[in-house]
Amino acid sequence: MDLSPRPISINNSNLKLNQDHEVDENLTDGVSTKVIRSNKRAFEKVLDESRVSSPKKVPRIEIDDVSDLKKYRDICENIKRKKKEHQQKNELRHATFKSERRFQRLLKAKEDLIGCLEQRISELEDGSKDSDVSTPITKLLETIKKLEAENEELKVKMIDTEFKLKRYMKDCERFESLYSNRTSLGLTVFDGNVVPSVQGTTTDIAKLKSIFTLTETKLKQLQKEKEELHFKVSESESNRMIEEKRFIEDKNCLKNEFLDEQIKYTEHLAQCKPLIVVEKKVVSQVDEVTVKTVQDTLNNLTNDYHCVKNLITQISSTIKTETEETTRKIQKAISGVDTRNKELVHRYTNEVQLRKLYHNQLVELRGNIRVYCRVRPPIKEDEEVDSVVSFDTYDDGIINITSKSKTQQFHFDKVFPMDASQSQVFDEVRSLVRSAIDGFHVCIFAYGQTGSGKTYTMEGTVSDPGVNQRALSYLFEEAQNTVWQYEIEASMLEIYNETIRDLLDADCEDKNKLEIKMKPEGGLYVPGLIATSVKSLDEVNEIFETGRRNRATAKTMMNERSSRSHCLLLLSIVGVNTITGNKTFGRLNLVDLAGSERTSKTQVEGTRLQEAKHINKSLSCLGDVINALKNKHSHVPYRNSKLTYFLQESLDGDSKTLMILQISPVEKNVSESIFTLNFGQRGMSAELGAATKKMEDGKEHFVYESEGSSVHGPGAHFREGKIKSAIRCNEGPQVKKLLRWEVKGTPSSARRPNCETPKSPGTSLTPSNRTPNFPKTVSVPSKLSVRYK
Ligand SMILES: Nc1ncnc2c1ncn2[C@@H]1O[C@H](COP(=O)(O)OP(=O)(O)OP(=O)(O)O)[C@@H](O)[C@H]1O
Repeated sequence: MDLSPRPISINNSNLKLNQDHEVDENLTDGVSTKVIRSNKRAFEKVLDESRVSSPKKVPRIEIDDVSDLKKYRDICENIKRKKKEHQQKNELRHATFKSERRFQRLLKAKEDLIGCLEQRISELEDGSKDSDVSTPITKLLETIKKLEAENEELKVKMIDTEFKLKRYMKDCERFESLYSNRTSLGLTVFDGNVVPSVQGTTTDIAKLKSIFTLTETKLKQLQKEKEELHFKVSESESNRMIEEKRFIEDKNCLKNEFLDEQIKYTEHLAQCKPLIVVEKKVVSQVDEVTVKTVQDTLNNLTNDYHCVKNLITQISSTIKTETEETTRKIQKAISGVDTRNKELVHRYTNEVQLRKLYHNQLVELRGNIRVYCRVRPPIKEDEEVDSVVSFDTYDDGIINITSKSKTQQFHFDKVFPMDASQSQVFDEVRSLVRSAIDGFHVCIFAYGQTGSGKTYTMEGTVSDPGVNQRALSYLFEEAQNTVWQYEIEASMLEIYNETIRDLLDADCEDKNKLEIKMKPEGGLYVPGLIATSVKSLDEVNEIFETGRRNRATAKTMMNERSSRSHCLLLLSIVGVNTITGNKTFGRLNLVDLAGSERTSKTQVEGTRLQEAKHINKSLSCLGDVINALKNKHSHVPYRNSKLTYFLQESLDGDSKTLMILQISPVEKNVSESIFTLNFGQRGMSAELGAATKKMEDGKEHFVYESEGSSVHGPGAHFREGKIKSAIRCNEGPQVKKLLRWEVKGTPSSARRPNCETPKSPGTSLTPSNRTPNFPKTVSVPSKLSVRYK
């Protein structure tokens, strides 16, 4: 059984080493008592175990505190040292042995070499003494010398080694004796300390050694880092020193420069000072003079300023007075001119009115066609807004139209500017409607280019009706008269592509069968045309609605809803005087002609082109009729178209005829507008003869010629059978109205030699003139209507 104590484990973490890789004694105080106690316990356990096996050999060792541990550690150190020394002794022994062997080898080599040399020398001495061999011999001798020197060195070394060897041998012997003592006890007492056996401590030593090695390595690293840091610190320190040195140098340099500059400045100042004193003196002297001069100038200027200011005040007051005076004079002059102007305008207006009255009288006497002109405002189809027409401020019968920088002036009975309202237009038409009530034949037709506003003027819109509806409203208003009772019948037809269509007839198939016929006793009529008796405005509106629905219209380039036919609203007004029994037979024909159009401009084709051709042809026939009337031709070509044939009665002199010219205000339609205006101008100069009033009293048949529509009134302007002539004054002393009468039965048309028909006496399409074979009224199921048969 092995009685040697077992190794004692010591917690490595509690062992502290100083920089010299030795156990720091001071630090052992840091070892915890717990570790000491555990170490002690382990040590005691080993000793107890040894005692159990051989109780007499094992001495008792007490480790009670840190000092015991220190002792133990010292013992370990000693053992470690001795072991190292033992190892060194062995190494030395080994090295000595190796040196000895080498020495032996060298000795042998030397002896061999010497033998070889001696052999060679003898050979040389025996053989030829050739000079060639002297060099190798010399070399050999040198080598020998070297070898001898080496030999000497080796001898010295050998002696040294032998000496060392002897010393080591002695040490070895001593160690061996010590070692043998230790092994016999199981512990070694070394230098008075008890040391556990070498075998037990070897492991500890190895561990300690590895710790030392690690620590050493770490320390080396730390040392290295420290050195590096030292180096860096020293480097930066040296840099800093260099910089500081440089800075101090710069600072000194600048300081020197500054001092130099200061010296220079002081010197310069010293030089300038007397000069400045002199300058100051001069300036103070000059200043005094200048200030005085400036002061004087300023005073002068102030005086001048005051003078000028006074002058200006005087001048401005003078100017003000003068201006006031002049303004007063100008105002006086202007007011004088204004008064004169007003007077002139007044006179001129009176003259214009007078001229108009005379013109009206003349128109009445001559039976001229009255011509109004209305300019519609620009519409979206015009694609432009600039107007080429202008008006006269004081004369409402003048219109100017400019084409290609040339302005033409036209005179008409009345010109309506673009902003004229429907009611303003009707105000000028009212007198003619009145004439129709009084028993005259009246025809109003609108003429003009397509899209120029004919339908707008005649029909108008629902919210703003035109001449047609306003005329009928007016008729109904007048029909309220207590003395006269009126019966009104209405027919509506259109001339479409030279065919007559009844617009009040719902049966479309019959439309083409209508024809204009001449009565044997004279006068025209349309057999089969529905005549509806109207008693209220609602019935009239119904008629208009039916007519509008049945009328042919279409969209063209010029008009969103272009009339493709001539539309005629025929009204017969029979008035009966409830006191005298006298009867009047008036007629009112309201015609909305289709518009003339340039097919190249409207770009119509197919049906629209056919319509346009018929429209243009019939309008051209109307132009021919107007020309013939104007030029008093013996033949007037009424029968060339249905339109002129139908309008014959209105144009042959027994009617009051009003032509409303419609024009567009824009440049692109200027040629058509001028054409329309020229047409109207020709129409104005056509003399038709005075219109006659159609009335009967049962005994005598009087026909009166009107003297200006404005003076009409029921029963106010005829004297039954007795009046030959009379002059009445109306609208001022200058205006004298002429009354004329004709004997019973004298046909108005008989006065006109240039009429185509009628040949026999009689009047036109009026109920009063109906002969026994003339159509009678028949009841129409839906309405109170008549159909001429
Ligand atoms: N005085 C006016 N004020 C406002 N709009 C107007 C006036 N006159 C005409 N117009 C407008 O101009 C357009 C063309 O007018 P309208 O249909 O009456 O022309 P027209 O001469 O009857 O044309 P067409 O011969 O092709 O039937 C319509 O849209 C109508 O409302």
